[in-house]
Amino acid sequence: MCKINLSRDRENIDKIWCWFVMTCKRRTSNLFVICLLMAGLLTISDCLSLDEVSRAITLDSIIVDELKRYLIQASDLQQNRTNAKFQYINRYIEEHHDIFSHVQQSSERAEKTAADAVASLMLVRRLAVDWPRILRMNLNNTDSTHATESDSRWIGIKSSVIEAEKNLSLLVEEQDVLMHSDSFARLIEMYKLKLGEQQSTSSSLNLQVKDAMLIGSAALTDKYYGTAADVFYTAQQFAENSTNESDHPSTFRKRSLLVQQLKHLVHLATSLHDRRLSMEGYTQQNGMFSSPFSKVSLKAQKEEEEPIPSISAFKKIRRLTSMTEKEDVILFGHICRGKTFLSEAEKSKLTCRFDTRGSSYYILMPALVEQHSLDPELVTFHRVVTKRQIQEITSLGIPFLQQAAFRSGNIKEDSVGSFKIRSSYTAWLQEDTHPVLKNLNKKISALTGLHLNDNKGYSEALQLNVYGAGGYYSPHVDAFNLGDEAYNNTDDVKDPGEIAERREGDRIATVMFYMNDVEAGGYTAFPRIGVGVKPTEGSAVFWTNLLSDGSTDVRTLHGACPVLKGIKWGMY
Ligand SMILES: O=C(O)CCC(=O)C(=O)O
Ligand SMILES: [Fe+2]
Repeated sequence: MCKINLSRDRENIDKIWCWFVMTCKRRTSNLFVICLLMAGLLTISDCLSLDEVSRAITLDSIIVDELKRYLIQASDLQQNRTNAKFQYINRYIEEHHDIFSHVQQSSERAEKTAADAVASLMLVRRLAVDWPRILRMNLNNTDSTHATESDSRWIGIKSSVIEAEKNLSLLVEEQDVLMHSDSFARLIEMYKLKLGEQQSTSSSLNLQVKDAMLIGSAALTDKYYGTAADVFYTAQQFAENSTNESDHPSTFRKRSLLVQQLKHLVHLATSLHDRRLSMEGYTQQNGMFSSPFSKVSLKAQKEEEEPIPSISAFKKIRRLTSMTEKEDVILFGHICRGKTFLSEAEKSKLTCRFDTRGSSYYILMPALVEQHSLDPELVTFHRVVTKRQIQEITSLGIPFLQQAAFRSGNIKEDSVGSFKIRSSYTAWLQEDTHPVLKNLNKKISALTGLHLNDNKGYSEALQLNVYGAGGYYSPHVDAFNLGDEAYNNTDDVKDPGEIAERREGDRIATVMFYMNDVEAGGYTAFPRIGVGVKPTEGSAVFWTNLLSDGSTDVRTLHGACPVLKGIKWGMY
């Protein structure tokens, strides 16, 4: 066997737990954020692409430079240095350095930020919440003697930033914050991240209480009530610890108010949790703890080991012709967290060996083929794309990356609907646009025995797919169901192009290349087969979506586990 060491990855996840630890800091009261979280029912749309992250960092750096310039110019307003507004500006500047100072190369900043869920959330929160708040401040109201002169300086700073925003054609909005908070809540939920239990390492970024408020409210919106209670409670503890009576009275008042608000939120989340538990019973799904908080404390419940279905229970589930969505989701979660559901007998039949795949192409250099499942067949071809090919393909695709769409029959979701199902960026690459793509298709044909040609419609064009931290794809099948009314009933459609488009994405088989190693998370998980495939640079995973009678093989249900740390580059 080519050993895929799941336990090693488990360790990786543990390390990331430490990394995620929240040491929420002082200076956190933010009424605006609270309003925002109360509006948490707002629908969520787009997330930032790599290119947008890069422009957002540029904008943030410009804002920081302008603010520094302002503080120097306004140094005559010395007494204002202790003013809460000036402190807020100083904190904005400091936080920029906290986030970016460990990345030396500015060219690497966008990737490093997109690969880090904390940094991405902070970046969008800064641009969509903190900066507009600074803009609304009347910085001179404590110093009327300098008001006019300093006003004009401040207006100059504002207009430089607005100009920069225009040049960068970038608008980071509250919706982006909600989207990133939502991804973060899913990460906590999926990987059972234990917030606030360990001290953060010196290299980690510390989430602030205001970030925790955003994440907690996203968890509430997604009905991850246990997670929401946990996040709010952790934030409450940090806020309490950073409130003391020696503070300036107004600061003390604000912090005490914040603690009260967090207590209300904890109460709200725990009540919703207990109510749902009494109505639906314990399902292991969606941020639920097994006992009501009114009886067993959050701390005690977090210390309990999560029950994992036994392999025999899993096999029983699998034998049923259709697993319920709930079972799929529960198993998907377990597999994302590194569990497999194969018995020793099943494992012993799986091989990892060099194979020509019956093709002359591979006679001299057979492919290394690892089996994950025999029926349905699920295999990984190792080392099938070289570093150079990967570089060529990614640089071809990057300029065309767009938010991924989601299609099912005649339902084509817009970006708002798609986001909850799939959050990644894709670019289509036609094989005749570059020899590297043609070669890759030849390789796929040799490995799979399938005929590929996107010009003749034998196959789809290749699709480059990029997930940042938090990016995922919920469980789905890659073939449409032949009995699906929405798919078959095309009477209402006049345009033959629309019929073809409706059927786009209906795949006989799937070959998916992993273009890099992902730091943590990002497995492709198959809840009905009981295994997850770990992305490894240069390998490709392959399975067939149809049974011999042409119907969809629902056992191939699969999804992309959220990326916990890093960026996942894939292609299919
Ligand atoms: O990225 C992955 O691991 C899965 C992607 C996938 O299933 C798809 O795009 O259809
Ligand atoms: Fe898929």
